[in-house]
Amino acid sequence: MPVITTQELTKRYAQVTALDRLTVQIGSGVVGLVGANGAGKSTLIKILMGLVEPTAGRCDVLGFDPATDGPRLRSQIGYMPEHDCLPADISATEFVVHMARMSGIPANAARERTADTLRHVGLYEERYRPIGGYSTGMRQRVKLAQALVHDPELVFLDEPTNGLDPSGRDEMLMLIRRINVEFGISVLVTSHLLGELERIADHVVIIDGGSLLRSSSTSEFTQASQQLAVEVTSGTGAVTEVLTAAGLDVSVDGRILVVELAGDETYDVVRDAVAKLGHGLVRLEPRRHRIAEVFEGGVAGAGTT
Ligand SMILES: Nc1ncnc2c1ncn2[C@@H]1O[C@H](COP(=O)(O)OP(=O)(O)OP(=O)(O)O)[C@@H](O)[C@H]1O
Repeated sequence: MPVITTQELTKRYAQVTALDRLTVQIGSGVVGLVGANGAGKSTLIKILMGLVEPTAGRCDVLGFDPATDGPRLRSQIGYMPEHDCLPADISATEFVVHMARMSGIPANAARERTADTLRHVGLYEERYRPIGGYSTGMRQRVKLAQALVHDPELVFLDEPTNGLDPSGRDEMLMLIRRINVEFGISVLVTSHLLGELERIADHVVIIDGGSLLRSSSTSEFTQASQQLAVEVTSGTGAVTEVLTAAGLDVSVDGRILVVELAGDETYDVVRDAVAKLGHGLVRLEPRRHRIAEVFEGGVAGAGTT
C-alpha cells in the first residue's frame, strides 16, 4: 500500500508554479526525492505535511488528507527542515525533550526517548553542551533527532546532507538507512545530488520544474549495462594496453577499468590478460549504470557526488 499518493498536485505562487500537476505514488522504505534547486521538493513536503495548501489536486499521506487532517497526520510524521532553525543557547537534550513534549509525550518518557535518540544519532557524549558550539554535522543530527523522538511512522528529511563534508555526508546517509532498517520508519529524503540517494534509497522520484520526470526503483535505474567493471591489484596501464591491443574498447574510471562487452568471451580475454601480466584480479563483473548516467542532461543543474 502506498504511504503517499498525490493526484494532479499543483502549487502556484504569484510568480512561479512550484508544483505542476504532480501525480505519484510513494511506498514504504527509503524513497529519494531528487531535483535541482527550485524543482519543488520543499513545497511538496510542506503540502504533504499540511503546512501549505495546494492550489489544485489532492494528496494522501498515511491514509490522511493533509489539508483537513493535519494535526492527526503530524503526530505520526517527523520533519527535518532544510534550513538551520536551532536555538543556540540550550543543549541538544533540552531542545529534543522540548520537541518530544510538544508531541504529547509525558516528561519522563520524553527524557528517556531523547537520550535514546541522541545516542542513536551519535550525539550522546555532547548532549549537554549548548547547540551554539556545535559543528554543522552535529546540528544536522540534532535536527534529525527531533524528527525521530516521537517514534513517527514516516519522516521527511529535507536536504539532510547540506553543508556536510564527504565523511559527514557518508555518516548521515548511513544513519538515514539505519532509521528505516532498524526502526521500520519510512523515509522521504530530498537531495539535489542523484548519486548520494542512489546509495541508500529503495526508490527514487525525480522532479523537474514541479513535474514528475521519473519514479522508479533504484535497481531499475541501475540495471546492468553492456560493460564490464574490472579492478586489478596493480598494472592498470599495462592491462589497458593489452586489452586495447586485443581489440576491446577500454576506458578508466578511477580504479576501475570499464570494458565494453564484445560477447561472453570478453570475460576470458580480460582474465587471461591480467594473469599473463602477473597481476591479481580484484573484480570482474557486469558494470551497473549509475542513476546520474541514466539522467545525464535530464535534470537541469543536478549533480553527482
Ligand atoms: N513561499 C513562496 N512564495 C513564492 N515562491 C515560492 C515560495 N516557496 C517556494 N517558492 C518558489 O517555488 C519554487 C520551488 O521551490 P522549493 O523550495 O519547493 O524548491 P526545492 O526543490 O525545495 O529547492 P531548494 O532545494 O532550493 O529549496 C522556487 O522557484 C521557489 O522560489
